[in-house]
Amino acid sequence: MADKEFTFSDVSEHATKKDLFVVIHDKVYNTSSFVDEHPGGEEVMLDVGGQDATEAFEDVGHSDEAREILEGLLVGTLKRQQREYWWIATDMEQEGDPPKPRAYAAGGSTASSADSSSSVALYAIILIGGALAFGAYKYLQSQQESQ
Ligand code: HEM
Repeated sequence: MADKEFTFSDVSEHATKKDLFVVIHDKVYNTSSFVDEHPGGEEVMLDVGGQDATEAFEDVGHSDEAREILEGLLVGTLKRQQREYWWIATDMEQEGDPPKPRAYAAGGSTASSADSSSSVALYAIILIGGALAFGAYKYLQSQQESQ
């Protein structure tokens, strides 16, 4: 069952104490059985229920033991939507997708790096188009002069 794929909107449907999913590093965990035993209290777990808890989890500096418990709660992986452009493939935010913190968004194509690459591509197109138009204008001018 741990290879099941969930979208963010699937995960957000599990946000109650008895049915509590969280996303940590793009993996989906069912924490319902653990929420009562959590040494940090149930409140903090409920706060991140149905959401991406990566930052909250990492900020605390949880032990290896905590990470082992986490692995036992794994139910699947997060499925992010990808949209392909002809010049770039980029991760798209999904409905109900909280903004991805930079710390763990790095390494792939983050929204901001995708944005800057696509604007570079746009500038290149404008420049090449301008150069071609200028070349054509100059060519026509020289044709007229030689007549
Ligand atoms: C399913 C996810 C989580 C698991 C398995 C987990 C597990 C644990 C464990 C085993 C501890 C004891 C200390 C340690 O071993 O590091 C702990 C402590 C703690 N956890 Fe979590 N935790 C989870 C999520 C969270 C989240 C989302 C928060 C949000 C802020 C959080 C906040 C804390 C805090 C503040 C402590 C310290 C409690 C203290 O020392 O008094 N935990 N957690």
